[in-house]
Amino acid sequence: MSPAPPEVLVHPDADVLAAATAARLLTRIVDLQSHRSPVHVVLTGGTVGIAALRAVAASPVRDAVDWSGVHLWWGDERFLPDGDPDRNETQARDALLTALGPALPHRNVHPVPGPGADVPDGETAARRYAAELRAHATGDALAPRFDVLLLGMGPDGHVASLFPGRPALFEAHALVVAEHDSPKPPSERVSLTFPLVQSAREVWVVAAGAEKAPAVARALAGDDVRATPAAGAHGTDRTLWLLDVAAAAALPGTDTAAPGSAAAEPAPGRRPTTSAAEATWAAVDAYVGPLVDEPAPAADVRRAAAAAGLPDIAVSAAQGRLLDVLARAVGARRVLEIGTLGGYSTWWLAQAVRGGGRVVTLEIDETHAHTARRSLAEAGLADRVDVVVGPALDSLAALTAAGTEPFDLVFVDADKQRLADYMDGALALSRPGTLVVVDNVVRAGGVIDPDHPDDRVQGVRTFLTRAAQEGRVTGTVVQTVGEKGYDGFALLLVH
Ligand SMILES: O=C1O[C@H](COP(=O)(O)O)[C@@H](O)[C@H](O)[C@H]1O
Repeated sequence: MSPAPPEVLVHPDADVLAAATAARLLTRIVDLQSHRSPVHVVLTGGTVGIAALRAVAASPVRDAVDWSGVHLWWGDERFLPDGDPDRNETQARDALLTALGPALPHRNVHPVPGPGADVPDGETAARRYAAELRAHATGDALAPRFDVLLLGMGPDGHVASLFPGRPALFEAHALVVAEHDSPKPPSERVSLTFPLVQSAREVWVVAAGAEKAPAVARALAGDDVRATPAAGAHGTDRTLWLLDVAAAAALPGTDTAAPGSAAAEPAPGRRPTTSAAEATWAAVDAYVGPLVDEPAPAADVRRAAAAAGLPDIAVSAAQGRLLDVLARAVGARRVLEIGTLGGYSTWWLAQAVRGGGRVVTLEIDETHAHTARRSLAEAGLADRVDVVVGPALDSLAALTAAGTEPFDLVFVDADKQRLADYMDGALALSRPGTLVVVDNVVRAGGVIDPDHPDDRVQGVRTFLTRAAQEGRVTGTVVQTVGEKGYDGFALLLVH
């Protein structure tokens, strides 16, 4: 069965994430029960997993579920005696199962056996659990087809009790295994294996907190499962990553680069975030593709940036075409770009400048600058572009001090924290009629939140406030959606 590509949904905080996961789970079960029964759900331990069960218990929608038609399983268990407070089962009972009472028949609950006289070790528990799974499978199957399999994820990227570097990761036959050396206590555990996890219709990975952010990013970047087991978490029909903002913070499109670098630019909501709406936006981008018609040299620049390992955070082809149209509309001969990255937007601007025109592009990262120079040279545009390496504010000051001729168009696509200062720098190098275009100023709507924890959002807010007060410009913000997510451009015309 082929894996379903990951979809990422980000919620404001861990509480909302737990509530939303509960709502989603209840809705899924109710939907499924409208056309078949039983429904098989695999529960997870862990912070968000248990909080979500508490939220299920608190939801009035729980009474819309026919719990007699729901079977509950566990993705992993700490191999501890029945009733031990550290067992995932005990925590699930406290959070939800007890509250459901007789509505959920005892026979529908399938805990992993704990140690006892007849279960001396994890291997025995694993064998017993495998037998229980088989007993509820249909036909020749070895286990039920799980409708929803929930997984928490540890900061090390473990899911269920599949830990980095451990042999259980490579189990190709057994559906359930024992783990004797878990790096997270207790060391004795029992876990479903990847072949079974990956046979589930829907796999939902739930994670909250900044300590999970690096592992989330690695998993979604397709890291080796030996290093980040969560990279192997996927279902056949759907793979959902349900995150809070902190856990999503290191996803592509988030800010890790130094000031003045285009690599600092993210757009929250960019791939691999694909809600249904975003999938439509991307499809529309593809549909209008023939109109945009990304020229072959532009595609070469884009590919060269990817091959050099640069982050996929340049403008889209449709946005590149917008820069092209704007540059031609204002008859730009001289263009200033703040944030070169691999030279993709630079290509669109450079091919648009009128005869004898120039693009001066500022980039803090020498490696990015090198890639951009090489690509632009291969595109035959080297003679029109100056790639200036250094912190953008220093470069802007140097250009101003040198009495540089004003620019006709300025495109700002660098670290958002300094946008207001970049605007000031751009205005010092402008003339009446100069158009200043600033990318990524909506940030998936985050810009409306005065208390947003992301300093890039705060940088955009400071910039927009200052732009509104700046007497030298008239401007607006154009909200955009598309393959790059939900964001927007500020357009400022210098008086
Ligand atoms: O030990 C476990 O940890 C993970 C993640 O837990 P969290 O508290 O960091 O969210 C959990 O998914 C797993 O079921 C559990 O046994």
